[in-house]
Amino acid sequence: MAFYSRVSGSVGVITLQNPPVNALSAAVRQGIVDTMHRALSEPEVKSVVICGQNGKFCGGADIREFGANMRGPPLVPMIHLIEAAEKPVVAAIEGVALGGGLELALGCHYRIAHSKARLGLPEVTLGLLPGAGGTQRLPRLIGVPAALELITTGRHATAAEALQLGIVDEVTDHSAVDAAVKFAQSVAGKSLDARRISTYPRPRSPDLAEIFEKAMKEVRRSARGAIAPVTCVQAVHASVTLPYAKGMERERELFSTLFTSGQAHALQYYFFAQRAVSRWSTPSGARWDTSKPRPVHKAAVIGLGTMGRGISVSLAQAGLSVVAVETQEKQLLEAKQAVSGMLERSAKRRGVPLADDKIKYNCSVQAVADADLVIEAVFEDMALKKTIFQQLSGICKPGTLLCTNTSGLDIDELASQTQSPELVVGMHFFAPAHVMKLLEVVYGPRSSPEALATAMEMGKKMGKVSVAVGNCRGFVGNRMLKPYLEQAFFLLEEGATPEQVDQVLEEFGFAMGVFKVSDLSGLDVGWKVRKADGLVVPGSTGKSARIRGGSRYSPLGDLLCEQGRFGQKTGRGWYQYDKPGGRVAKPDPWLHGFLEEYRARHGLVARRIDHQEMLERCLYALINEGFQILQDGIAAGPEDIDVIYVLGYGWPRHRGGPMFYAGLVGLDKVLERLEHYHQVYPDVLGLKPCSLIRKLAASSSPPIHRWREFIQKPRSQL
Ligand SMILES: CCCCCCCC/C=C\C=C\CC(=O)SCCNC(=O)CCNC(=O)[C@H](O)C(C)(C)COP(=O)(O)OP(=O)(O)OC[C@H]1O[C@@H](n2cnc3c(N)ncnc32)[C@H](O)[C@@H]1OP(=O)(O)O
Repeated sequence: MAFYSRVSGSVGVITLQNPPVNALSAAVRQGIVDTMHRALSEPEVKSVVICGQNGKFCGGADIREFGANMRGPPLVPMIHLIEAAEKPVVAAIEGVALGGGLELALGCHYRIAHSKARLGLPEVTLGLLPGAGGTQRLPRLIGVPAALELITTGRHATAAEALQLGIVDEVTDHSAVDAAVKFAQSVAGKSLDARRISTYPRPRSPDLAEIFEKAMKEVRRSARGAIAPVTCVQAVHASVTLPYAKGMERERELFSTLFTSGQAHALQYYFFAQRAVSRWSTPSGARWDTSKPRPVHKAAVIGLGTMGRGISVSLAQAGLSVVAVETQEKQLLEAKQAVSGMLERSAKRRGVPLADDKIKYNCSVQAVADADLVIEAVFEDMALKKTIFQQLSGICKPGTLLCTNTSGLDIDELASQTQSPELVVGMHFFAPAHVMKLLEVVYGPRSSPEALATAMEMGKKMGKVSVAVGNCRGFVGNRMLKPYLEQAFFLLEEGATPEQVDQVLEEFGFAMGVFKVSDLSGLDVGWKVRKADGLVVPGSTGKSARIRGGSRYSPLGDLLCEQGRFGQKTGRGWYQYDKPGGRVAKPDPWLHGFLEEYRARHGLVARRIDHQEMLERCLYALINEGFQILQDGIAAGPEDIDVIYVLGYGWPRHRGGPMFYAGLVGLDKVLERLEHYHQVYPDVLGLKPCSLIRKLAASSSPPIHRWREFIQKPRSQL
């Protein structure tokens, strides 16, 4: 709703009330219309201020209403009512003015912002465009290039930038509402002719055609198949080619197309999923709202390789004192230099103070004795990690949380090395750890709810999106990667090239295809794990070379590693690079010859594999594992898996995540294709549909928010 009051006798103040962000729900829109009419009809009122309750102007349209039948007064006529008013209307922007919230402010005659406010049109991130005049008013106000940039990226501008761009008229360090009331009094009775943005002339400039061409090229390049950024450019284009009213018609037409699109549904689902994962729960009933995190002031990192360095940077930037340990003096010095550089670059980029003095470097593990939380980040070697956990258990003060950055080893095995297994959890960061937003927080069967809550809270402090997952090989992300990678290898065996598979995945929207990613992260990483698991059998021939544990196995990755082809770092992998460390992947004729020779050796006849088969086999195998993970209780819900895949594995956000995508394709269709492929490849376990997808498909494929009802409560984990 909206609350009306009169201040200083002559200023009508309309306060939006819809916690937590004063989104423009039907009741709020109705409230604005009613109170505007009241303010306009009261003769004593000479000017009007619109503000939001609790220091937040408005977070935009109420996204939760998008799925339902839209009721209440529409936004566009509501904003026109404000703009057409004969009394000056001033927006007092505190906190945020986003989306429909900024469009409402653009309909006001003046805008005063608090210095800490953020303004933007983030609709593109929800698969939409600013549909309440934003694409027509903003370019008229600040010009096409700046409007295009804000609208196509959806980024939030600071109040200072908004002032510089001309979006707001004044910025204050004090109460924006008080400043707006004062301002409203000062402009009462003045002509509003020059203040209605919709009456401004169309933006003109000789280089407009070039600007639009460049913008379109750029969004097509970076959108990875998302349609909203492209449509945003088209809508802004209407502001320069059409008069305002016609431009509004075009905006509405384009908005309607996006509004009903699968991409908009996916992005809006993802918006809520990313927030939902903080409300974690475990199969044994531990929950976010009943588990209290411990205070952490001092943290320690053990092992200063690539991951340890990134983790140290993240902790220091979160304001913690950090002890960074590397036992070899030379490596410690190298790490110190590298971390200082990372902190400096990051401080410059983010405009925050340098956090270099937060980190103390040490060669001895004893230095972590008084830390509240220790993160072990050494090589992925169980024996080494076990030794470290034994040491830590003896060194650390009672109550210290012991965390491991393992990407898939057994948390419980590590916990069993300590005197307090309840204090052991996994904190699986993604490289580069100071940049990537995702953190998998892994609870073992003995981790306490308090330990889990503390690690989740730490992730939040570091600016990460933390997702709580259960303990199993590979946790959620890497466990699902296995059947996906496996299919990619099998496709090569059957006739595809790495370029063809990657192209299909990149056209789907992945930032990089599976083979390019593999070259980037290093083929030796998986090789080491497979060797430790006893899967690598050098020199094996005949049928047994491609079978492990009764299931189909491809030794292709092992064979490349045996040739010293570890990917980018060695200049050769699934692709070739200019030099070791090179970044530009080029098809490698050697690899093609190697594949031909491999197929001939194993009696495999290459066939032409179409795009659909490549995509379905890779994605559906991954999705099937996702359902198995839900069934096993390793992830609490599909949202957890989707957030992990979007933030950690380059899954295109506009496709919602693998589980959402499965729902969009249709669970019966995914099931039917899995059954088909499993019939063709009965020796591939990853293609055997798991019972949860069968159950859901048999229950008329309920919507994703109801899937949890179909998951049987697995054994207790905490
Ligand atoms: C064919 C049909 C034609 C119909 C014509 C209609 C014409 C429509 C015209 C215009 C349409 C305009 C579109 C929009 O305005 S879309 C909304 C644009 N706004 C946003 O994208 C802002 C989204 N919110 C945020 O970025 C953040 O929440 C922020 C406001 C910055 C606050 O951040 P923070 O303090 O970190 O808090 P949270 O993000 O955790 O949010 C707190 C809870 O509030 C919920 N929330 C936030 N924004 C909205 C919203 N706009 N609508 C509904 N709910 C919102 C959020 O989900 C959190 O709740 P929960 O944890 O339960 O999920």
